[in-house]
Amino acid sequence: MKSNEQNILNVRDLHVQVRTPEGLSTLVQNINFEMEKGKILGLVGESGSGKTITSMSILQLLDKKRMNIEGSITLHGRELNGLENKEMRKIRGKDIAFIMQNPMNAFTPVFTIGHQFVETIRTHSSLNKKQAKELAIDTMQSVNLPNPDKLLKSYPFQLSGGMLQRVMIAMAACLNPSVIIADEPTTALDLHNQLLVLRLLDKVRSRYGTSILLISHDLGVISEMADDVIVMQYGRIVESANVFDLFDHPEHEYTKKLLRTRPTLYSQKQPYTYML
Ligand SMILES: Nc1ncnc2c1ncn2[C@@H]1O[C@H](COP(=O)(O)OP(=O)(O)OP(=O)(O)O)[C@@H](O)[C@H]1O
Repeated sequence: MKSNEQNILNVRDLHVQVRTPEGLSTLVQNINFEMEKGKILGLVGESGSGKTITSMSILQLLDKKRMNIEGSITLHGRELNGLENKEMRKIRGKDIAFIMQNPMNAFTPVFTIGHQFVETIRTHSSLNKKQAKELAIDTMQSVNLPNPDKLLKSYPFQLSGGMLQRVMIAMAACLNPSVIIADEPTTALDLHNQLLVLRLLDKVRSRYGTSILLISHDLGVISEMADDVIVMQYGRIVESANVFDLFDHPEHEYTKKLLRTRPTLYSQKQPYTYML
């Protein structure tokens, strides 16, 4: 992957270890990559390969009492590794947004979507309630969410998982973060909702120029969405390449194995592709 001034986020020599009664155990090592403006970087690898540890390192959400996080993680040139919690809280949600697998966990059941949307905006901006609500509605409209007014009045349990995930993405996008980390954002959804969520992420990328780190074990999703891909195995990056090169000419044995054993999306009776 090339390095240029479009790089928004740089990860250099990331090495994470956890303290165990037997001593230090390495979870990820020699992790190097960069995220470019308006590009989607796919992160693939089987369970336990270190994808979540890598993204939690970027967000500085690992338990520092139990873990050593070495290396450099810079956002627009600013070092994040070791930044005080207070500073990191300002960055999370505003400059780096996080979208998790199960959107239900991201919302509090007792408050309306609107309340939570507006409070999120107000935490990271100086907007008043009315302005925050307007921004929420504008963002929902700009990413084609239907009936924003009605959505804002709903409680989380009144919306489907797919719709909640789309609201979550609108919430993430509304403060125009430089980076969105989406950890398996479609895994819990049916095919129809997967498609809507992926379309929305792509829209956010193109409309706001957001860099997206898309973590997925689904190579169908990665092949449709990502510009570049990194493949992890046993806590290391074993291959990184442009998406076309990776799928057409995989070099590492593990990548070849992943491609051979990928789910048979394309062999279903009605070939399904994520047409964005
Ligand atoms: N809080 C933790 N404490 C100790 N070890 C951990 C912790 N979280 C993850 N690990 C270990 O770190 C390694 C990498 O895990 P990680 O969750 O990053 O994998 P992953 O690729 O995200 O897997 P999955 O796709 O299942 O989420 C694994 O060996 C895992 O057991």
